[in-house]
Amino acid sequence: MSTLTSAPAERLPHPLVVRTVALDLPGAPATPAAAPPTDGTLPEADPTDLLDLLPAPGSEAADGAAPLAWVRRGDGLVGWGELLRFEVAGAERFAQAERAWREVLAHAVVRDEVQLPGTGPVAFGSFAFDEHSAAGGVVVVPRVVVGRRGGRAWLTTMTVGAALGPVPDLAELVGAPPAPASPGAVTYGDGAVTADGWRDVVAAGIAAVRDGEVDKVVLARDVEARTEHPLDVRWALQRLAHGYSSCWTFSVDGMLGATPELLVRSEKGLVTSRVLAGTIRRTGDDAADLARAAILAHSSKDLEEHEYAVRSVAHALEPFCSSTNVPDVPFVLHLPNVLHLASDVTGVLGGEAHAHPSSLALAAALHPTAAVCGTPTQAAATLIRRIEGMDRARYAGPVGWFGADGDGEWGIALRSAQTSAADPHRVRLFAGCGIVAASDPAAELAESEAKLVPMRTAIGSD
Ligand SMILES: C=C(O[C@@H]1C=C(C(=O)O)C=C[C@H]1O)C(=O)O
Repeated sequence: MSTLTSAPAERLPHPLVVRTVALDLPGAPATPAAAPPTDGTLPEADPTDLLDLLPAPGSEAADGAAPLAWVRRGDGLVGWGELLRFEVAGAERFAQAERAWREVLAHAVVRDEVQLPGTGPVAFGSFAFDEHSAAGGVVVVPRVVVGRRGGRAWLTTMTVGAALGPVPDLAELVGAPPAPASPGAVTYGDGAVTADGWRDVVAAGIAAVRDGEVDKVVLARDVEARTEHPLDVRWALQRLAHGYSSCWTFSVDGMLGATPELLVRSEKGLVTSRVLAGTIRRTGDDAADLARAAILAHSSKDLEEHEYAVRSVAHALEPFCSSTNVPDVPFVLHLPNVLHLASDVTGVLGGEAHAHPSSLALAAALHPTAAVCGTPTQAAATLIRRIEGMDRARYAGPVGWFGADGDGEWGIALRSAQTSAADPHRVRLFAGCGIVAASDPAAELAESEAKLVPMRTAIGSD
């Protein structure tokens, strides 16, 4: 592993050598000829097929680094082994990350036999919410990536060398990783602010809205978990992918979770963002939940919160797009723990393809959205720093991957937790809520508890 903070390519002894070959995974035939079933449906992949390939912590393949993952409904990418690592910081963290990746790519030797989004060179990244946070950001270039998309799968190996090596072989690279062991009993303690204290934080947020300092502010809290046995991140990822199949299950540098919110996907000039804001807890009773979905869809408080979030995304995308499409009304996204108001905003990038901004540049322009910061952005960010009482670190920051052409997918690191490199028993869980004038501190605390459920369940044993 090399840790570089600037001018990476100049310091690389040899170019990055990248090789992608087709793979035969369950439900993912290697040859496209065998792929399309007659009824037009794609073969079902188990949501954890890719995750099952991740090497165990402590194994040689894991290389001492946290697993890398970006998976939804069985498609996506997993990666392991840390070939290159770039640490970035401050307001320029996204630009620094992009520069580092471009410098590596400028000297790359690539043989890509599959040619799909996510094949060829791929880097994963995770970035702090706040430019002042010591958590900064990281870009990791793995040694091995396995991807799956719509019935096709591939294997990419990345090395730093002088020439293309032999055709990579998955069996040799993966072996048979042992299933992750349970983390055992989990005990919880307060995070930076106690639950009671957080009600006061929310009350201060509501007062600031009523005073006209902001229209909306998103306030978050953390809780500290201690696992009996060291947490094997693969354990949590498998449970998240099974339980939250409509979310993007991610893991980069110890930041893991299952986010329902896609900050931006950029693919061949088409940009998509899934905006969420406006939440109601589920009861566990389907009929009652349907009634709650109808209440949510008509709640003026939630529609107002949602409108701020959608407008902030559409506004941030407009300078890059020749056209954008903003749905008139949100749909209700049903997750196992909560219901959200959701809107998929799309856009077509303007200008020549070679001049398109990368997906990370788009993520940088979109971050922080009103869904995780508030409106107006600067006033909300200042208010968060003043009253929230914790460093969000990489929670609510962009997390995802990008490829050689800059296309990629970046989620907002929600329903998430940060593991500790120093103490494998320690996990910090996060959740936050949008606050408007009509918010109620006790209801927001309950909503934050509902949003902690995915990660609590993921690191639990039953
Ligand atoms: C901030 C979080 O969620 C955000 C806030 C929401 C809300 O307040 O309704 C909904 C989805 C997210 O945009 C979180 O999950 O931590």
